[in-house]
Amino acid sequence: MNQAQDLALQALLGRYSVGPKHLLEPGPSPEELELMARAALRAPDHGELVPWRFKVVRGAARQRMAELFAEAARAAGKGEEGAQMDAERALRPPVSVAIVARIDLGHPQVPAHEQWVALGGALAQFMSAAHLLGYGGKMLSGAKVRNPQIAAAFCEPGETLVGWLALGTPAKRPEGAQRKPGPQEVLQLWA
Ligand SMILES: Cc1cc2nc3c(=O)[nH]c(=O)nc-3n(C[C@H](O)[C@H](O)[C@H](O)COP(=O)(O)O)c2cc1C
Repeated sequence: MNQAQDLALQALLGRYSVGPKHLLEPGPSPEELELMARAALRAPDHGELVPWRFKVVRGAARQRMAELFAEAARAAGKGEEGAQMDAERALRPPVSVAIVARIDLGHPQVPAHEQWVALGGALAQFMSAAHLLGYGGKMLSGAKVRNPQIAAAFCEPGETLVGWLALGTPAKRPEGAQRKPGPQEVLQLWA
């Protein structure tokens, strides 16, 4: 392995999710988001269906998303304190990216599960590119993805709102609890 390969690999192995309370300004710029989208488009994707859209929420749009989150919290029976906490979830990250799936259930060659895999791959590539650019992020969902007003605000008919990727400059070194299995456990020799 040459030095450039080693550096790239070590950087990739150091990606951990960074929650919104540890994300500061600035978030990725429009040019950086475009680079991240290019990385997402390099994910494997049977039939090149690109069964996803990523919708960037930045600037004043965060306030509109906060209002939607607060309304959804009230509709779910949360009190005013709960509504304000949910609104905060929209306002805290410098940039949020809504992840929208557009799965073609009737596709003759590419079953739905392969399209979901393509979306997951795209999301991972997008997040890895953010990490390599020096940003932290965490994918979040929750019951509000199923709130009809929120879903309609992000999705066309037939699409599914997966959640939001919170993005910003990490206030702490990205690191995570070692809860996942080691490589020997997931990489098995088949005979
Ligand atoms: C589609 C999706 C939705 C998720 N939703 C949540 C969530 O609502 N709350 C949460 O704490 N983690 C959620 N996670 C998990 C975190 O984003 C993160 O991957 C997990 O905490 C593991 O951390 P790591 O990425 O550092 O390994 C979600 C992950 C995915 C892929």
